Amino acid sequence: MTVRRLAVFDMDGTLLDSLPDLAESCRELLVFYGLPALSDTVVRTMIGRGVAVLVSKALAAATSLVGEGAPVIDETEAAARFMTLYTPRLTRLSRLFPGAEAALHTLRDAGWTLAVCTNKPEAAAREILRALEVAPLFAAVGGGDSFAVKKPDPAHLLGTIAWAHGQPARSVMVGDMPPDWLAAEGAGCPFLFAAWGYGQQAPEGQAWQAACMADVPARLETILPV
Ligand SMILES: O=C(O)COP(=O)(O)O
Ligand SMILES: [Mg+2]
Repeated sequence: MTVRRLAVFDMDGTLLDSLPDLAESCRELLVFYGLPALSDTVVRTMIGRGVAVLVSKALAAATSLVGEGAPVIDETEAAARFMTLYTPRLTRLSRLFPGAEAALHTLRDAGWTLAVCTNKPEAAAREILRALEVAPLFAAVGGGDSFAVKKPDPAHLLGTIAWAHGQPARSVMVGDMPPDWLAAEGAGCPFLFAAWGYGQQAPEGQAWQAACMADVPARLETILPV
């Protein structure tokens, strides 16, 4: 049996304001390699394509500040090291965006099935939902390592929709970054841009233009029929 309607949420920058813990873990990593720190504002733009991309971009940005004589770093090892730094602090400062939890309850009470599709590792995503006491709200959690591919590949979103017993045409993807929009487009699923997150909507006429956008989580219930 398939569910009537499914709302799939991206995690970082959509449900979760994870920037403080991600940025602090980045800075701890950079200290380890003797590299200069990066501000939250810089790290914010690097979130949304998974740990490997975040670490790679942070290393590149910090290394470019050093110039000649910067250390040569194994990025695979650095990504593993980042996870050992980030895992103990998944919810030290990270919180759901204001209004997000209430919006999730409203949608669920109105008959929406809810799911998470994040490029974060699945175990970390599940632990965050558990610690913030919202795990029972979600029928499925598709992480960045749950399938062979991750967003922007639509197979990540399609796999999450299948886990939640949904159908793409009766689902909506809510996200804050181009990988979310691209996955939704490839999956044949409407996209709702979370303008409170870490992304920026492209100027008029560019490809990544959400059909629909919400400025705050509370707006979801006025856009999605409840
Ligand atoms: O970049 C990440 O690790 C996760 O990002 P997402 O939850 O926005 O997909
Ligand atoms: Mg995101």
